Amino acid sequence: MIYTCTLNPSIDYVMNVDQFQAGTLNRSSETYYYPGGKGINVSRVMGALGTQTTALGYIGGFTGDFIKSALEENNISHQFIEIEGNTRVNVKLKSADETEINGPGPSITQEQQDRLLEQVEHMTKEDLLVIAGSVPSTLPEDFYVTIANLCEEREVKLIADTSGKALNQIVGSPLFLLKPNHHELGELFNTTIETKEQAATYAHKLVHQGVKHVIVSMGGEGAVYVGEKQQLFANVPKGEVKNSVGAGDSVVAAFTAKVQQSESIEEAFRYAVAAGSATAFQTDLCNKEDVEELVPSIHVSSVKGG
Ligand SMILES: Nc1ncnc2c1ncn2[C@@H]1O[C@H](COP(=O)(O)OP(=O)(O)OP(=O)(O)O)[C@@H](O)[C@H]1O
Ligand SMILES: O=P(O)(O)OC[C@@]1(O)O[C@H](CO)[C@@H](O)[C@@H]1O
Repeated sequence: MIYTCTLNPSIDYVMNVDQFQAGTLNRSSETYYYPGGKGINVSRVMGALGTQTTALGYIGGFTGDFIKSALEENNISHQFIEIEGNTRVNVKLKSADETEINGPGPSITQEQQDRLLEQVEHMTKEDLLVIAGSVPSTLPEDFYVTIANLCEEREVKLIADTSGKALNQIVGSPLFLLKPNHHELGELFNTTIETKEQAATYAHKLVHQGVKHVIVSMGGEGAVYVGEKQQLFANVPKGEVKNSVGAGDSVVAAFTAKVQQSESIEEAFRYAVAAGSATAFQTDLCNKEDVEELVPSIHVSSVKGG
């Protein structure tokens, strides 16, 4: 089974505002509500691509009920742990720029922490776990490391998509896939990454530290894949970016789905980049037809570095 774990899910409240101005009343022309949080996005995209997952994490209140029913409507199974507070609402403001305001999320008790770790303890080497998103402040800062240690003991394949301290801490654990964007990769090594060769060089260091597959997304500039045997670069297709929220999660979901279906790394990488762009080009996450339409416009070549 493929599990995704979202410690701090959200309803993503997308507001389109023409010419947003801070400090005054703005009126939104269009609004949308989506079930969000990085792991949940991975589950939704995998579902759209025909791969079943079970979503794990903490959920609560009327906002949590919205997320559960949205997943159920799409036949995505979940084993969330119910908590007292309301799952957060994250505001995604679309104007000339994209502005995001993410809430802190509700508190999680010690007993709820233990229950999630027990779920991981029941996983086996046939399972794959995607841990994605921020760690809420009421959980220990190194909660992902605790999960990673349990996965290592049980030989569960682990994928991480996080940033900041949580990303720093998880590096060093054996990971199946890590997908930093080039800013996050730069922060990890205290440097700035501007070119695909630099991205490949630093991704290579992660492979040396025990990550099997590294994808560095560089927004509209393309993406780099580095593994034990290959270093690849993919362009991204041209198009109007409508909502890039979840684009990175779509890359993780599509690559994982394709590798699980024993596609070649090159094809899985091409498909992953197509999924990222298909999401960026629409208000919600991508669907299968949109992804497949973009695949032929993505060219994969080898890249130096490392
Ligand atoms: N301007 C763009 N044109 C085409 N595709 C894009 C563009 N920006 C992003 N994408 C697609 O989205 C993927 C992920 O983008 P990005 O590098 O911004 O990751 P990210 O920062 O993790 O994303 P996010 O946090 O917004 O989900 C890219 O690999 C690409 O496929
Ligand atoms: O606050 P976090 O956990 O870092 O990120 C949460 C979030 O911004 O990430 C997803 C997009 O990747 C959104 O669905 C969600 O609102």
